[in-house]
Amino acid sequence: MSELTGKVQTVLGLVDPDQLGRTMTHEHLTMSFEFTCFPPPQGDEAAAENPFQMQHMHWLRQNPYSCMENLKLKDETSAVREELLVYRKAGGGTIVENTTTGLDRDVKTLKQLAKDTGVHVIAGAGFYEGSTHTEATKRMSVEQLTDIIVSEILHGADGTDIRCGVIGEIASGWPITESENKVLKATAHAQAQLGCPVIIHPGRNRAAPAEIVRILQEAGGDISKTVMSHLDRTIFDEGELLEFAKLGSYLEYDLFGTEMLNYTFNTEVDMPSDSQRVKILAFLVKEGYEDNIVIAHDIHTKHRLTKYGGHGYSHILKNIVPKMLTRGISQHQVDKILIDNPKRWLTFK
Ligand SMILES: CC(=O)NCCS(=O)(=O)O
Repeated sequence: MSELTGKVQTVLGLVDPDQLGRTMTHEHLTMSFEFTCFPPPQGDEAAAENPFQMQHMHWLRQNPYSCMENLKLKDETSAVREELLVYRKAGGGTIVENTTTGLDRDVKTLKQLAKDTGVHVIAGAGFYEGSTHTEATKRMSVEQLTDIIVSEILHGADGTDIRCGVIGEIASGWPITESENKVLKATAHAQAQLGCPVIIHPGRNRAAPAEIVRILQEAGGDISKTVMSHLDRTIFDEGELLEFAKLGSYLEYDLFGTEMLNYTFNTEVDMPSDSQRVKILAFLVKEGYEDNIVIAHDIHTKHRLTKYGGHGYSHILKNIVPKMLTRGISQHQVDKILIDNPKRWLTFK
């Protein structure tokens, strides 16, 4: 038993789990994704230079990672503040902010946003994908990495006293690098010490989620308190999805609002539409996994903010929930997905 047991840790302190309400389990409110910038398709250089004019918005939705300006969500704090007020009005209570070391985490801004808007914000501890690990991080032992993660939860992140309430998103590519493997083991060790929630960003390969579960489990992690993110771009075959679901993690569909033909990170992938995502949720519910599903938008670029004609943080509450209700998912099951499952996951053991 610790002071964390039975509580959820937000950037403003510990709260009773019943206070969370509807929760998006995978969002970003401030971050930088500049290191992922891809060159624009040949001949499209001009569109990438004038991204936020109306005539370029369709191009931007199709090529979000080919415009440097679009990758600086950290410059949009005022717009994000407005969006959070709308989210609250739409019935939203909590946002899990998944920005970890490597994505320019800014816990002071998270705290201010939580104060200004009344939305509970939960910050993420740990490290993003290996390509963002510094040389110093790569040299660290599993024990040193564990100490950092534990300290971000018990004492505060990035030299502040603002504490994280979840480990993740812990990201790896494919294949998993040595440094990413150490971070995953450290995640499991920290989780075993603290009884805390973990959230994982798997590499863009259908074998990645199960391989990560194996690494975490062998290192003593608690899979029943772990969310596997981004399943919408990772596992497509229903049989494979059910095999993965049996491993017992939370199953996260978190790219709601993202519709694009060419997914730059893996051009083999056909990114599903929102209707297809709802269909997969209904399938998982029918198969008995209503206690394991969590959902979100994973907003991480500017063009998805309503300021720029995007869907914003309230899209699920305003548009996806009504669609779920017409596709065989009951209000009780929606409440499990948006309230009960996140609450159970986020509560410290
Ligand atoms: C912030 C982040 O990791 N975004 C990438 C999401 S995706 O599912 O790998 O496209």
